[in-house]
Amino acid sequence: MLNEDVLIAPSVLSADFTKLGAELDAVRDADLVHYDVMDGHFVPNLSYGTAILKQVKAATKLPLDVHLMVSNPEVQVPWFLEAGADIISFHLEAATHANRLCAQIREAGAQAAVALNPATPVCLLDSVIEDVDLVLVMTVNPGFGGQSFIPNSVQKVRKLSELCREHGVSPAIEVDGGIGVGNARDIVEAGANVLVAGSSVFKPQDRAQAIAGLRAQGRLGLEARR
Ligand SMILES: O=C(CO)[C@H](O)[C@H](O)COP(=O)(O)O
Ligand SMILES: [Co+2]
Repeated sequence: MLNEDVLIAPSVLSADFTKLGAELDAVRDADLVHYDVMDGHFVPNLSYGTAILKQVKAATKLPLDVHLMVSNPEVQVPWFLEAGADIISFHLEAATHANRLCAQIREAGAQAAVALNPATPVCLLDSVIEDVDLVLVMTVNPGFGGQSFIPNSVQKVRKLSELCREHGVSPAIEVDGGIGVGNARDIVEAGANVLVAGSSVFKPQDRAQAIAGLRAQGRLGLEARR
């Protein structure tokens, strides 16, 4: 289950693409591979699409956590389902029929997730929170790796946890952007349990140690929450 422990999701956006296979092997102790799709329209940057995702899938045993930062996600969701995504996040700000899109993702056997930009309040999830397996809270404005964590995200995750309690649901809560050992404990204590980490995993020489450090801090946060 996605919501039972602290899960670490290295973002391959920060990997060295000239040796992607070795990079994926170096993060094999993680729980998910986070795959950022940027369309140059919803966010001011371009990344990669389904062709690379298929190569990533062939090179790792970890589940693929696809983060769609695209306008009109209704068009692209079927492409990424077909390419083998295990979790698909689309942005609430970009979706016209969020509940329908969640149902479509689940019917295909994947887990459905909604992502929120930093300026989007959690109350907008009220009508969709019972239809998702995971909520992705952006803790930077999306579009680039290596940005600084926005501190009020901790309070936002707390509010989201309250909203989930009110609805009697417990989707996984994923945080994405500027996550490292300095903030992992606090954000998990607030209610997050999936930690996306690009720079903080792929910048250090020892990726396994970086993952273990994040996991240890996250578990301290989980203990403090209980
Ligand atoms: O969605 C994203 C950017 O839009 C990335 O997942 C995120 O930025 C991860 O990189 P870092 O940990 O370096 O911030
Ligand atoms: Co992401």
